[in-house]
Amino acid sequence: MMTIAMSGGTRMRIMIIGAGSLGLLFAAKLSALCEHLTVIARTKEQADQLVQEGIKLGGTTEPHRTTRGGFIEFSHYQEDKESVATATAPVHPYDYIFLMVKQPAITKELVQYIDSRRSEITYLVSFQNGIGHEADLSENDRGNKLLLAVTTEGARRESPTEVSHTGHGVTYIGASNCTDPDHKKSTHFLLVNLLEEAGFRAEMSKNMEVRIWSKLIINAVINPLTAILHVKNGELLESTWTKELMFDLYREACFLAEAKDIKLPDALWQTIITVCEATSRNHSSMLQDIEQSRPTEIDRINGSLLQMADELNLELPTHRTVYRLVKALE
Ligand SMILES: NC(=O)C1=CN([C@@H]2O[C@H](COP(=O)(O)OP(=O)(O)OC[C@H]3O[C@@H](n4cnc5c(N)ncnc54)[C@H](OP(=O)(O)O)[C@@H]3O)[C@@H](O)[C@H]2O)C=CC1
Ligand SMILES: CC(C)(CO)C(=O)C(=O)O
Repeated sequence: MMTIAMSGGTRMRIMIIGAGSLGLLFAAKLSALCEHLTVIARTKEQADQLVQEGIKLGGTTEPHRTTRGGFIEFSHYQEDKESVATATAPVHPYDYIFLMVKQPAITKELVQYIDSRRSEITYLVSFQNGIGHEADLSENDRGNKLLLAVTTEGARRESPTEVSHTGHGVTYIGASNCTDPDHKKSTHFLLVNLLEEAGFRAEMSKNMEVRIWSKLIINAVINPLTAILHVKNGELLESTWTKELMFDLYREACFLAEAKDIKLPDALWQTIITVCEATSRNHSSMLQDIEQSRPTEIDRINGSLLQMADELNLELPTHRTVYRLVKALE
């Protein structure tokens, strides 16, 4: 039987793991609309600061600071194997857990932690760019409760408590496994409504493979070039040299997709240009990582494409070059 993933009335209980760019943006926008919203930062210091100051949201969105119009709680991740092992499922279960950390942060310990915070009604929604993480997350996924989200929103964390909304996009959500019967019955329309009420464009998608591949290619084209050249997304369009590099990356990725029988949308190249325009002031997440000396997601973006190409004995020379350059920068 289909269970409507709601714990009370039309208000939802949501946990956001990761108080970075995307986590703070979604938390700031959802805080007044949820019955309960828990934000998990990596450190106690950041969680304490968020308790004191709330989240300050700026950028292309009407500026505001979170209030307790809804109920927002800040906590932090504890990599304490004992407490994870003994943790009991929350008395008031979460309807959704949004996983908003970078790919390299999805460790075995974090997966265990997530598991200890879920109940049988809780859906895990994974927002990562790239591919590969869904395999780690679905290992413990009892009952097809893993959803994948693909978003073209742009966000940048300015300080532990401040975030800028740097570009409006669309968020597609769909089951990682299309045998999920709930998904077919559109269980998640309330989630989509909630996101829309919060000011995001959101849609359920029955074809996440194409969405994921499309976003993978968008990121494989935009992210390494912005990181290598230290430019904002929009600046890539200002030079024919960068546009040619973008097109080479795009063409090679399409060649691989075709070899794998993935039917990409005809307008994907135009979409890449549109994303650059819509997020023109954005520092891509890979550029932000390089600027802050953090590991990037290159392994799960261009690295994944190269791995698949190797398996098929295909060459993706431009991807190989940008992969090496980003690794060198890391
Ligand atoms: N930013 C953007 O515009 C977009 C991002 N994405 C994707 O969304 C995902 C998140 O990106 P983004 O928000 O930019 O990344 P950020 O690096 O800004 O944020 C990730 C956050 O996760 C935190 N974190 C790491 N490990 C843990 C943990 N164990 N428990 C709790 N929190 C943890 C980090 O903490 P700390 O800072 O303390 O290390 C950081 O605050 C990525 O996969 C990215 O590709 C997709 C579309 C757009
Ligand atoms: C869409 C884009 C390129 C927005 O910056 C992004 O997903 C990212 O930065 O990782």
